[in-house]
Amino acid sequence: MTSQTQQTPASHLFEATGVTCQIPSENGSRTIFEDLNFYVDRGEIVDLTGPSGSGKSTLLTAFARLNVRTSGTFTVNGVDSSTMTPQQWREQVSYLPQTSTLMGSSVAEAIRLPFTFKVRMGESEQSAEEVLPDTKIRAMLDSIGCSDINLDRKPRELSGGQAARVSLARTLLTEPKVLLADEVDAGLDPENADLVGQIMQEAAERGMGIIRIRHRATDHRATRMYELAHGQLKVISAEDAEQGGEA
Ligand SMILES: Nc1ncnc2c1ncn2[C@@H]1O[C@H](COP(=O)(O)OP(=O)(O)OP(=O)(O)O)[C@@H](O)[C@H]1O
Repeated sequence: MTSQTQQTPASHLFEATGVTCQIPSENGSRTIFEDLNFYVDRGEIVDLTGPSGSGKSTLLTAFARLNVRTSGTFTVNGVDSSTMTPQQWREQVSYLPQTSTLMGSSVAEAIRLPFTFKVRMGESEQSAEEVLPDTKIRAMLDSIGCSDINLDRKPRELSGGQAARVSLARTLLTEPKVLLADEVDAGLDPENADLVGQIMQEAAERGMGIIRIRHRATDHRATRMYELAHGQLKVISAEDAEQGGEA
């Protein structure tokens, strides 16, 4: 008997095979990349760099099943994405853009929003406040070095660094298995960029697999690094990344 949750032994935490992106163009269609393969294991941070326009964000949104121009086979713990709804998939493979919109009248409300949606969809009999009380949000923020962020603050009044950390905290509280972080430290000062890096490192130490698009100089947190250029993924060393990074 087969089941949808049957796992392949020794599968990677996340695996993408044959990932292709075709964009409509004047001459028919343009291939951004074709037949790319990628994986991340539990506890890994894998960095993706490459020239502007090479397709890094497109690749990450393909992994999250957010990009209709892309195709490929995607698995989490050996379970194929085709056995899940896009929503179920994204609960496991979560895409975090550079700047997320924090909606709500307070930081607490903004962080609780994914849970509020779940309650509205009838996925929980408890209220969002019961599922994720203020005390849990406070503990999470404190544990990731965000004790400076008051739960009553209006999200629009947060600094860029604080907003980036709150967005990251919101995603971490949903406990995805894989985090796809798209330049979340871009535009932050070195101190805030380092805090964001530390938060992700701790999440990886708890078992999350993380793929980061980064333009900054390497922070030596990645277990592997790749460059995407001319439609090809190439493994690069920390030294290569240092030479190509913007500091
Ligand atoms: N929906 C779309 N329609 C048309 N072209 C698109 C679409 N999405 C991406 N592209 C094109 O695909 C290419 C890759 O874009 P993408 O944003 O993935 O690059 P990137 O490597 O993330 O760039 P950057 O580092 O500047 O963020 C670009 O040429 C872009 O213009």
